[in-house]
Amino acid sequence: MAKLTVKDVELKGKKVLVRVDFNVPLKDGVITNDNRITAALPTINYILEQGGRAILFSHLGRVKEEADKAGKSLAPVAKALSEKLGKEVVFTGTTRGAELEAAIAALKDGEILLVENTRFEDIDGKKESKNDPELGKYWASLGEGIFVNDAFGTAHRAHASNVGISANVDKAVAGFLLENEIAYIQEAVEAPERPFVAILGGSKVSDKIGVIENLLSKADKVIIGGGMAYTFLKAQGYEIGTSLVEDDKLDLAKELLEKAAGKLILPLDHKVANAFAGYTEVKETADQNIPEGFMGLDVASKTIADYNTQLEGAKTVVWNGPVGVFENPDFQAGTVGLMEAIVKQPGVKSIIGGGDSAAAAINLGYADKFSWISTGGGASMELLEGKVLPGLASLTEK
Ligand SMILES: Nc1ncnc2c1ncn2[C@@H]1O[C@H](COP(=O)(O)OP(=O)(O)O)[C@@H](O)[C@H]1O
Ligand SMILES: O=C(OP(=O)(O)O)[C@H](O)COP(=O)(O)O
Repeated sequence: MAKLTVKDVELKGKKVLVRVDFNVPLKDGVITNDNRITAALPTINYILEQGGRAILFSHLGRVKEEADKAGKSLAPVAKALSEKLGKEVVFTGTTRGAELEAAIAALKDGEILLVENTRFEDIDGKKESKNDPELGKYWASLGEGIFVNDAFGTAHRAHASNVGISANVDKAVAGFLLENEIAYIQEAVEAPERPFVAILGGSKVSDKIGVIENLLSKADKVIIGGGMAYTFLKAQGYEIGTSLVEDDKLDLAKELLEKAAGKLILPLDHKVANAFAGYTEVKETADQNIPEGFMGLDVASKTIADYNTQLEGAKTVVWNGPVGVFENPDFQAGTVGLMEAIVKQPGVKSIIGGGDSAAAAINLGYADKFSWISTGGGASMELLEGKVLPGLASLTEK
């Protein structure tokens, strides 16, 4: 890569600022998949072995108001990281101020500190997510001119904790994870072996619906599943009950369906329930329609059979976003069926990315069956679209 990497800078005795993506899935305060922590270890260990004093930044979830902070502290992540590293991870539970600054000043060579969830700064004016200049400058001032960005999963964002810090240091360099992810995914999608199938599911509908237009021009087929599917089905006139939907994206969905000329593949049936949690009835639908009072939480048997047909002979597959609420065993058959349909294709290059998608692949026993499990979902998709990732663009040229 044409950017400086962590190998290009002198770290010994320096306070080194590091952006990682520790946006891990949590259930009742327990980390349900620690892939994003494990994936950052090579860079962290390298910095510590070189005698650097590592100051780590990460976001966790989305925080708009005070109440959203509940359950989004990085405290459990600090504990998990400490266990993996076999050393103390200093954690003050703050994103700025005297206590944090004193803890940083007390760090010795080879020691590590984790700053609290960077998005706690979003409560008062979205300072992190809008890349407030004061915040990037302040966080940069906590170090000594070196910033290591290893947060591939967040590289499609231009936030204070990546782009903002980069703008205020002497050298902003790539960590090993960022470097490896970009190299692998770029190589796979630059001139992909065909048929090339892109798959988009998950629940970040308004966030990710925009990538579909470019995916249609790159891939031979685009499979839409999970929470992403119902906006398209509603746009086609199907009944979607109480399923996840973005009504203000219906026109865009219609436009995309017209442009797609049959390349967009939607579910043929659904597994539905009468509530997201605490449901009393679960059933499969006979077709695309969802009965009143029910929500689609997975795809069902006709769709899974269709996935096997659609993927036959595929040579490159890039997938972000589970096609059902895989965290609940009642709604994981679609995601498992899709994984099976992909990995059985002879010679297929298969990439699955995203915090939850990677968790699905690993937790459901497919870790060794994909060619590449990426820590980034939106980031992988934007790379595939051919977009410049701000987190990468803001690093120092070699
Ligand atoms: N039909 C659905 N309705 C609601 N949520 C869904 C549905 N299908 C999948 N999901 C949810 O989408 C989430 C993952 O979405 P997203 O964050 O976009 O993926 P990733 O983290 O892999 O990028 C999962 O928590 C999953 O439960
Ligand atoms: O989980 C993430 O993205 P992903 O779900 O697309 O993989 C990243 O941590 C970015 O999080 P964001 O989409 O809240 O900015």
